[in-house]
Formats: sequence, C-alpha cells, structure tokens
Amino acid sequence: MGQDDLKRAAARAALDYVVAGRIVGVGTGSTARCFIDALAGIKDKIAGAVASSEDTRRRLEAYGIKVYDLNDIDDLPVYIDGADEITPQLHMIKGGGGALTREKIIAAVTAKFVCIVDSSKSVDTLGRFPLPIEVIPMARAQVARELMRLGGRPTLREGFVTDNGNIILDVHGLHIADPVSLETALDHIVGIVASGLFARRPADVCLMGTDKGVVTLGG
Ligand SMILES: O=C[C@H](O)[C@H](O)[C@H](O)COP(=O)(O)O
Repeated sequence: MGQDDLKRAAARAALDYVVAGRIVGVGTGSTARCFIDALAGIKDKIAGAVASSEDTRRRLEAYGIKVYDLNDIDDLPVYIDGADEITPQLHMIKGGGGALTREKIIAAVTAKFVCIVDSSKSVDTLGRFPLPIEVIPMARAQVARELMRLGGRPTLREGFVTDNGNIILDVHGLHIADPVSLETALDHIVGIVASGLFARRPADVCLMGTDKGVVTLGG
C-alpha cells in the first residue's frame, strides 16, 4: 500500500471517534484532508466543525459542513489532526503545513486529541523533521539567535506567511531528548508565538496506517 492509502485508512478509522450531534475539531495537512473527505460522508450526523486553518475551513465549507469560531463553542469532544513525527509517548512535531499555532490552541481546548498518521511518521526520538516555529516578523533575528544558542539551525520558510500573519522558522539539528523541557524553553523566548513541539499536551490516541492495518496507540 502507498502512503496515501495508509493516510486514508487512518483518516477513515478516525470517524469512530467523532461524537454524533457534536462539533468536531479538524486539523490541517494532507492526512487531515483525507479525514475531511471521510467526514463529508457523515456530515449529517455532526453539528459542525472548528478548523485549524483557512485551508481546512474552505475544504469543510466546500462540503457544506458548518464551521464554527472556536470562541463560540464551550467545549470540543474531539480533535482529529495529522503530525510530521510522533513517538510512542505520543509527543509530536507538527507544523509542516504552517498551521501549528491554531492547531495547538484547538489541542488545548479538546477533550481528546486523535492523531492520524501513516507509518512513515513514527519515530523513537523527535527531531529528524525540522521543528517549525511561528515567529512575530520583527523578532526573526532575535529568535534565530536564541534558537542557535539552543543548538538549532533555523532557516526562514521563504515566501510563507501563516494564517496569523507571521513567519515560520524551520529549525534543523535540535536534539530533542526531553521534548517537554524544550517546548517550555521555546515558549519562554520572546517573539515566538508557538513551536511545533506538542509534548506538554500530547495526543491521546494515535491511529497509524500501516501495511498490516490501522494500529491504535494510546487511548
Ligand atoms: O501544519 C500542519 C500540520 O501540523 C500537519 O498536521 C502536519 O504537517 C502533517 O501534515 P501531513 O498530514 O500533510 O503530513
């Protein structure tokens, strides 16, 4: 099976976590797009969605799924999203698509974060994938210096502006032995809006598409 088939299989499996009659949180990226396609098949069973990016909002609305502002809902039973890397502890690197900040906000609100990936995303230690960091544009140079002090090699994602009007620095070479501490350290750097390290709030469940079927981690 190809990677796209594995993504689709994980996305279909995530439908079991959608709560009938409620709003579902929807992530960003190619695997989340597979989930949106699957969700369209049961759209009459849900109250609507919240979206982690403008791209996701457009795709949901194109299927006729009502998209709510996160500020207008009290709680969110489940959030379904992909990841760039995930460990057995369900720590993740996210933000390959640049949507990390809104993703982190929705992850903080939801009762259950279900991560959907193909098996290529599985790692023992995070860090092969460059860590995306959303930065206020005027703080770019200062934040880059701080990231170099932490041992990283930040590169500007050229020509990319986030949905929040900020830039992304992709940080290569970080040794992420302790993701929780690193996430905290990054959160203390002035000018960083959010890092793509999801360790303090890991996924609750990971549905991983493999050649042997969809494997469930956690939950
Ligand atoms: O900003 C994008 C998100 O964090 C994505 O969930 C992540 O990059 C994985 O994307 P994909 O499913 O396309 O590999």
